[in-house]
Amino acid sequence: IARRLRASGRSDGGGRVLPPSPRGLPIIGNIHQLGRGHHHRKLQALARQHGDTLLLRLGGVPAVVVSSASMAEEVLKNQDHVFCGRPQQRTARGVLYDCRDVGFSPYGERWRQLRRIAAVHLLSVKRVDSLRALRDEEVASLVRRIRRAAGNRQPVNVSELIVSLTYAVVSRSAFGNKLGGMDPRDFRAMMKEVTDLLETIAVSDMFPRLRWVDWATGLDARIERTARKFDDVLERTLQEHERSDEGEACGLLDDLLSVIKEEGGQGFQLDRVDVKGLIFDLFVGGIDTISKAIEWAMALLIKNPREMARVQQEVRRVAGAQQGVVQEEQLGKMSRLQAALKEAMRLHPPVPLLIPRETIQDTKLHGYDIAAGTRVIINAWAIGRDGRSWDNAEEFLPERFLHDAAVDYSGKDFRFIPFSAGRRGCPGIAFATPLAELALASLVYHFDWELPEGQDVESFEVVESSGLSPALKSPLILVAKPLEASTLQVP
Ligand code: HEM
Repeated sequence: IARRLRASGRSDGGGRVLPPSPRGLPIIGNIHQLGRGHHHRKLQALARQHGDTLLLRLGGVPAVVVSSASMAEEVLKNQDHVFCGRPQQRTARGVLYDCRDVGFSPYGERWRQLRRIAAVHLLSVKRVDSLRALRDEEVASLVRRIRRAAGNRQPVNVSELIVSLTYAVVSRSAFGNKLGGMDPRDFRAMMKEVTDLLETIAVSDMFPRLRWVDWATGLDARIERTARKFDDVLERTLQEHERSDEGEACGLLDDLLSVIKEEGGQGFQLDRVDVKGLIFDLFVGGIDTISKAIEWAMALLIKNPREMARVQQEVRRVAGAQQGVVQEEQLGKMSRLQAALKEAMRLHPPVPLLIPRETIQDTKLHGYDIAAGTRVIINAWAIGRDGRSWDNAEEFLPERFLHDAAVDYSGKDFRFIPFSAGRRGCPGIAFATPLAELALASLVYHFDWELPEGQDVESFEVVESSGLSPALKSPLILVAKPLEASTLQVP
């Protein structure tokens, strides 16, 4: 084994065996091999050349890239206790209160307590169930908006409507209807600014000694501006909720405010900054991810009319014509719909490289030495398309999840990890999946869908935008043909 490792990997001169690396350039290392976007594709190509565990040098920072289900299992399960740190990236520190939220917090007792509070007060099944009426209302409003636009057979921007839906559900879940006096459109624009910023890799993340470059390029000023704006709004909203009577409590924020009062005796005092960080995670974690999952699923169904017909038939049969709406408790009987959503997330995980981790101590991975403080990138996108795990891996075949219904979102099967796994795996699954399934089911229940005039299925391209978490390259513009519930053909 040692001979094989020495042949494939490299020694660092100190007797340690390092994973194979593509040849880098002086100073910048492998940065130029990643380019500006589609890192998941470029890392997949590098893994095919150099192996499922490879070492990159991003400026002065070592990064291990993992690209197979078995290596993901090693990192996210067998050695989860070692691979559970988060790199403290410049933009996250700047806008997320020095990483005092759950998602970007370093591993440790504070993170554990915050995560417990998020699990109990924000994201538990009981909590998510209590938001059911809100989801129903917002999905009904989506359907009404499409009906209105479709009245004169005008194309509708489905992508835009889906983002509006997830935004409305997340913000009403968090704040009820009290948003610090801010116009919801301005709030959404501000959130977009924040998420764009979080996708920006600062020069100092790769060259820690070059902090001044972030200042010189204006990044520091941009971070400060955005952080101040966001904090002003959250602070105003917080004060508005604090002034409300208890009887008026109506959102997750009110729940967290009551935790501030209650938890003091249990050794962890939640404060205002923690509450803002938790609310922040709900917005950053919830809006873009759920929207992308619905949008990709819808686009892939349009591209595959036979699959669309099967899903539509199932949804219309299960929901029936009587109620005229899809009900959440019927989703469990819509296995084709659920399979289509999973298949969309296999091909297009909303966070293709998950959120970077960092090793908190020295370890060995597949026989290679990995030092503490190494950044860890898990290519969930490449793992979901790995021909060693999936037949016809590049094709949209929801049926595969019907045959293998045990493969779910929980991260037990490492071939399919859109929500990641392990102690830092996504705690928002129970929040995300009922909304994504209900929205998709309602879109295909109430409407037949066509491409706008001049486009056909062959020329319709399901292509990724650039960026670290790509959406569809062009928004999904479709013509909706409303079906009245009374005329639904229920076979
Ligand atoms: C389709 C929807 C979603 C997808 C695909 C998704 C995916 C992910 C992924 C890949 C991670 C990184 C996990 C890791 O490092 O191992 C993550 C973390 C996280 N997600 Fe989600 N997520 C979704 C929805 C949500 C929602 C709705 C929320 C909150 C309401 C949320 C809150 C979080 C938080 C707080 C973390 C950080 C966990 C930690 O570091 O302990 N996510 N998510």
